[in-house]
Amino acid sequence: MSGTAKISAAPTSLPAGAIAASLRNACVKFGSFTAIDGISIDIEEGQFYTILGPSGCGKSTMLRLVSDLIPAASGDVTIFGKSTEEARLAREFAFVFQDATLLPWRSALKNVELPLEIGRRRGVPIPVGDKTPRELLDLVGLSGREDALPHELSGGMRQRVAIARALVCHPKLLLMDEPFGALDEMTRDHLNLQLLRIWKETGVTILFVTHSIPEAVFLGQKVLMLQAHPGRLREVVDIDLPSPRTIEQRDTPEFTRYSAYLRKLLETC
Ligand SMILES: Nc1ncnc2c1ncn2[C@@H]1O[C@H](COP(=O)(O)OP(=O)(O)OP(=O)(O)O)[C@@H](O)[C@H]1O
Repeated sequence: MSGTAKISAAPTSLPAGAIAASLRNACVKFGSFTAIDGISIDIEEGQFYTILGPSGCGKSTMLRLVSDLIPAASGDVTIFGKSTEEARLAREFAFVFQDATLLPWRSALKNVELPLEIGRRRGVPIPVGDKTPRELLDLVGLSGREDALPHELSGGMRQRVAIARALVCHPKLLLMDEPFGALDEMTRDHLNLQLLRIWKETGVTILFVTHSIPEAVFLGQKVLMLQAHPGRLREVVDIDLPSPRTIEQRDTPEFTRYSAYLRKLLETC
């Protein structure tokens, strides 16, 4: 498990176009404070990455950098070979936050349709995909609840609407910042399984921030461990567990070994 670090690894053996996001010595500063200090990594297309690290190490900042919400002070970030701004305008990626941020007066379906409406109003071309908003609600297990208002849905259901909304413009990269952090354990387990199914069905690349080591191991093909003060990429840990993942796998010795390894690593970050 150790020695799998791929920090700054050049994608020599990967076919062209197989890199979803590339960070090259990326730094983020807030005034004189350095939040991220020289992160270099290639995010491979179609993979599920989870991001772990101590509080304040820059996990959210990294996602905000990739999603063009904040600029790099130095270094380079590209998404599918485009600048983050070009990728945002081309709707190459979508963001899911810890809070579902649904419009309370719009039904589940109308919330999912919102990015399409905004795009149409602004004359922005929407990437064409094979799933309609209704089919996306079905994909996240909410068919029959299209007309429900957000307050009529549970927290987990609201997050599923947010995921469907994020997928409506058919992004190739999904950025998720602790999307299930506020949910109870059972709901989180259920949504973890659903998210893995959605990931497989859509082929979307996922970057997923979590505080939970079991969640990071369960979801991730690779875990990015960040360290704090300043925020740096400490190690990339490949998670080589059988697919499809099942809740029962959490009781296996391999799963426990990965969790223990990450816990030890986290203690030194
Ligand atoms: N807008 C901002 N202005 C100033 N400092 C900021 C800003 N946003 C983040 N920071 C600082 O940057 C550092 C990284 O913050 P970030 O939110 O990325 O950490 P995190 O790893 O996601 O934390 P947590 O696990 O607690 O959510 C922190 O020290 C934080 O205080």
